[in-house]
Amino acid sequence: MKRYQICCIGAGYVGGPSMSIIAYQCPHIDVKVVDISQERIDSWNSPSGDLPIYEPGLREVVLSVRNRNLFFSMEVDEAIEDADMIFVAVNTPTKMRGLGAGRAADLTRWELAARRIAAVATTPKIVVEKSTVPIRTAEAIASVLTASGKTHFSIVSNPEFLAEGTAIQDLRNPDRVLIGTNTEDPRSVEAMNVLVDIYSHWVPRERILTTNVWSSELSKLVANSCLAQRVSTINAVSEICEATGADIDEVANAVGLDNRIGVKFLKASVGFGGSCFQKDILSLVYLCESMGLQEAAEYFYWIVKLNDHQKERFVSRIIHGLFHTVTGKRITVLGFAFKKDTGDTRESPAIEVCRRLLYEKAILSIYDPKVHSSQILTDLCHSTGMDLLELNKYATVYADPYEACYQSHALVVCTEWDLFKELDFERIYCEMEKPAFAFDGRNVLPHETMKSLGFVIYGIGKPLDKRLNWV
Ligand SMILES: NC(=O)c1ccc[n+]([C@@H]2O[C@H](COP(=O)([O-])OP(=O)(O)OC[C@H]3O[C@@H](n4cnc5c(N)ncnc54)[C@H](O)[C@@H]3O)[C@@H](O)[C@H]2O)c1
Ligand SMILES: O=c1ccn([C@@H]2O[C@H](COP(=O)(O)OP(=O)(O)O[C@H]3O[C@H](CO)[C@@H](O)[C@H](O)[C@H]3O)[C@@H](O)[C@H]2O)c(=O)[nH]1
Repeated sequence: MKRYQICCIGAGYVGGPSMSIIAYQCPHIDVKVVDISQERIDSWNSPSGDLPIYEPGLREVVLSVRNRNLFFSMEVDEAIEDADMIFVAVNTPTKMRGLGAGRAADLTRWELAARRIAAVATTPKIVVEKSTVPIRTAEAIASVLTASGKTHFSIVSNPEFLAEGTAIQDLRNPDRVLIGTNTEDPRSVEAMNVLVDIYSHWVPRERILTTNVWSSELSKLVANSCLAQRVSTINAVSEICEATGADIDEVANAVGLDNRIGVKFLKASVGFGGSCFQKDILSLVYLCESMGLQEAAEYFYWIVKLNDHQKERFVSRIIHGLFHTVTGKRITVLGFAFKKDTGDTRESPAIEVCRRLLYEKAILSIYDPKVHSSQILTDLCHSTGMDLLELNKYATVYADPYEACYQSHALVVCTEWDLFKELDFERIYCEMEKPAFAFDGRNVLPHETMKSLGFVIYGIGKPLDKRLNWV
């Protein structure tokens, strides 16, 4: 009997891990993940298991199923033709030019993938919308797919809720799986049930939600906006704390212990990053604006504005704290990823912090345990407009945190890596310029111990050390 065939277009942070888990949980299904990037596919197939993304637990899962029922390939057409079900997990970044620039999602890659499916498919397919897309994309895609009239396509929306750093855990034990389709069309409902059956192999049935397709598409944007809104709220409160002497962690705990509010996602920071939050909020803002819902658009837009303000505020604290100038001073940036346990730097607050410090002519020493130095330098070239030769005069990436801290004027924490808590701060203090400053954008350093060693410390939303207050 022919085995059920799944293809996924897009072997990125979503396509790779989510398909690995389907292959792992469903040995009776063959899963082929395809991409147009040779580099990515080679890396997924790397014999040493040096995968293109770092995600705890991912390597073990991939190595256990790769070439058993999980395959990575560049043969997009062949995979489409063989598949019964096609997931589309291509990137949908914010549009950078033209109509809707800076707000709307750029659906170019989605449409190209759909046109490829339409051109190649000769047998009926279930097409699963895995990428995050604006509401009514499924409808637009359906018209691209069905235009040729060659075969039948059933479109199902199945947004992904995994968070980077915990992707494997999230995929194996999701809070919910959301599947939306045109509930008035029996063939779409049939397709939805096929997908429900697949997830039922490891997800309890009550956690698999089925809705109409618009609810599904909109829920994804709203979920990210709600999460980001909590971060912007607590970050706005952190500014109040610094002005009043309240302590942000005490406030977050007292507020979060109310069951209705909850303690999660109330950690004040230098600002949220990642490829999703800002893009998805802006997509929602664009949607609201397009429908003339100005107040709703402004409400959501403020989440992003507050986030920009938080990054700006953090950099200002550093500059003011260091006696109003960082020119020529060596500053150590600890962490470059947008959060711990990932090597992803997309929209990382570290990029903006570094850009601003470089603009002020600081000399940066950067350390991150998982981000490749080439990625850091590429990000900084893009954000500053400097070429590599110029950038190398002002920024160095170190593989060792102690070397990065050597003779530094200030430590600046941008990512909450656990290992930063365990550093030998006595050694670091001895080897730094004095006064030795630490600006903790994640409140992860051992502040009390460091103060006793002589550090002048700034923590987000923490009572302000008078020695930092030069304004
Ligand atoms: N990263 C996350 O944590 C996350 C979580 C949930 C949802 N999402 C959403 O999932 C989607 C994918 O995100 P990602 O982070 O995996 O992106 P990504 O950039 O890591 O991966 C996308 C991949 O698609 C490939 N691709 C683009 N166009 C293609 C085409 N026409 N044919 C074949 N391959 C093509 C790219 O080469 C790339 O490897 C986005 O819509 C995102 O918003 C992301
Ligand atoms: O209390 C908090 C929680 C998060 N963050 C920051 O917020 C950003 C996003 O964090 P997180 O949501 O954990 O990671 P993502 O991988 O961006 O995941 C989000 O975006 C994904 C893509 O859409 C969704 O699938 C996930 O459900 C959603 O959590 C990071 O910079 C975090 O450091 C904080 O500053 N404080």
